[in-house]
Amino acid sequence: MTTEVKICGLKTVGAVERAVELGATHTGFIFFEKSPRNIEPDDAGRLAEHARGKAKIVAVTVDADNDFLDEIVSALSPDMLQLHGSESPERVLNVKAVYGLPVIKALSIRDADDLKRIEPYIGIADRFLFDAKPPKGSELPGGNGVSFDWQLLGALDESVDYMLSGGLNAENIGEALALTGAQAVDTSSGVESAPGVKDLKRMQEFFEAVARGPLQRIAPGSGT
Ligand SMILES: O=C(O)c1ccccc1NCC(=O)[C@H](O)[C@H](O)COP(=O)(O)O
Repeated sequence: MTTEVKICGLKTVGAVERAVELGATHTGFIFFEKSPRNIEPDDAGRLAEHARGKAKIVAVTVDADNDFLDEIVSALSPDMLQLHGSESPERVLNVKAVYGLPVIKALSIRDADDLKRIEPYIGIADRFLFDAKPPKGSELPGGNGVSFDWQLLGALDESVDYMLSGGLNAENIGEALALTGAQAVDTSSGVESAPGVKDLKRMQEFFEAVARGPLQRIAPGSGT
C-alpha cells in the first residue's frame, strides 16, 4: 500500500499544483490568523480548485466557531475538516453533524499518557493526526517543525487510523516510517524555505524519500 501524504499550509497555485503532481493525497489549508500559513477562505477556495478531485482538500482550523466554519465550508467546499485545537469529543460530534464532513482530530503528543487522550475520540473522529507539542512560547498549535518520540506509537492499537505529523522532512521520514509503520504522513515546515513559503525542491525530495520507504539500517558487521 502506498503511503498517503498530506502537504499542509499551501498558499500558492504553484505549490498546490506541484503537491498534486508529486502525488499528494491530501492538501491542507490553514485558517488560523497567527500562522504564517494563514489563508483567507475565498483565496483557499480558488487555490483548492487546482487540487479538487485529485487530492483531498482539508480545512485546518483551531477551536473555530460555527460562524467561521460556515464561511470556510462555503468558500472552500473541503473534503475534510482538521480540528487542531482543544475541541472536545462532543464538539467533534457536533461539527460532523452540522457539516456532514469527515473530521481529522489533531492531538499533540509528548509522552505515553498523551496517547491515552485518543480514547474518548475513538468512533467519533474519522482519523487522528499525531503532532508534537508546540515548543514553549510558540503561538502555533501546529506547523512548528518539531517531532515527538515516534517509538511511543508502538503502544497504539493497530486499528487506530492516523496521520503521522510533526517535524517531518526528507531527511527523517525514512526513519519515521521505519519506527512507526505509519500509512499516512503530514508535513508543512519541513518542505519550506521560510515560514509559510513552500519549497518545490524540498517537496519533491520529501515525496522521493517517502517512495523509498522505511529506512533500512545496515546491521553492524553485516557488510561493507
Ligand atoms: O501549520 C500551521 O501553521 C498550523 C497552525 C495552526 C494549526 C495547525 C497548523 N498546522 C497543521 C498541520 O497539519 C501541520 O502540517 C502539522 O502541524 C505539522 O507541521 P510541521 O511540524 O511544520 O511539519
